[in-house]
Amino acid sequence: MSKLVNVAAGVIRAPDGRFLLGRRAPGTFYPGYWEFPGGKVEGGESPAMALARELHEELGIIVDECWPWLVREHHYEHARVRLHFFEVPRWHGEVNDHVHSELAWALAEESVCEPMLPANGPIFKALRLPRFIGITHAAEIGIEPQLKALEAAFASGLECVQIREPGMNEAALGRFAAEVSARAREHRAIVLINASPQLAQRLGVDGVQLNSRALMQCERRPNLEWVGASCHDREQLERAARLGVDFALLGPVRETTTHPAARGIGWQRFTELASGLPMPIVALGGLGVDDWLAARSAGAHGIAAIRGAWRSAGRYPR
Ligand SMILES: Nc1nc2c([nH]c(=O)n2[C@H]2C[C@H](O)[C@@H](COP(=O)(O)OP(=O)(O)OP(=O)(O)O)O2)c(=O)[nH]1
Repeated sequence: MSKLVNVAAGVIRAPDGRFLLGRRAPGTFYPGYWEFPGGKVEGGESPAMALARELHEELGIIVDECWPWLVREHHYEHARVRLHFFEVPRWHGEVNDHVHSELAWALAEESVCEPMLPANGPIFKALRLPRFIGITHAAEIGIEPQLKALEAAFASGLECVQIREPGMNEAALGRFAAEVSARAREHRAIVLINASPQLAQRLGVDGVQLNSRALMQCERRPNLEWVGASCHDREQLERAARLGVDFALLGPVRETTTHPAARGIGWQRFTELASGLPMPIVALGGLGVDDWLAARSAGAHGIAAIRGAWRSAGRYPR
């Protein structure tokens, strides 16, 4: 069994949303490959401490704020590496690199920095996942008001919608999904449907949000661009991770009127359940845009909401 090496790596953001990549220098392991700046966790350090030290030693910058994000394992020839990815939205100092042969500020939609280290492939997709997912409730507020709310939300920067209309028959759902997709296309927003992959395929939307029952029945990742899974406990989250879904929703963080029987798990429990997983975890349940900072500090990639999504005009986090 090869030894396990813990590594901390940072997604260091510039104000325009680009993040920093470094090209591994000649004479190192995998020379010429691109990586997120960081390095090995040393004895007595937490991964966050190691990240701050490495970014100071390698790049000369000081981390002002960093959030835990994903943890991915990869087997290289020389070792099994556990990569603790952090997002670094605030830092200061001049970037003055000491270790890479080249640096680049990249966008998740571009793949200009090739080749990437093999463990890093899914990271770009995770970085493309929007920070806020609006969930429809047209059955409750009416189809026209929902479409109007959706138009306003897209115009204000909402980038992902989940159609969740358990009471609608398939014909009505087909018509509603077509209306939602037409509006989403104008804004290049992602459309997911709850909860059947076959339905997502038939309706031609971008992906599916598996509910926990569909998740437990799924033998392999459905063949759709985006696959999310709704989870309530660690067992479901681990199954979602094994299935290779792109993200999971975890909640309810707070009690909600839509699910009055479910008690809120709170942010502390959210962090315990969500930590150490290889895909982004999105917090759900009684939340709105005002919870963004609390969600990020708890290790959430973003927030999903039903009611909270449609009263957020102009302030969706990115
Ligand atoms: N920094 C970083 N390392 C990564 C990424 N992806 C990935 O697979 N790795 C792997 C490559 C290496 O096996 C390990 C990092 O080791 P390293 O040798 O660069 O660490 P270090 O800076 O502490 O170097 P050293 O002075 O101890 O030699 O993690 C990534 O995005 N960033």
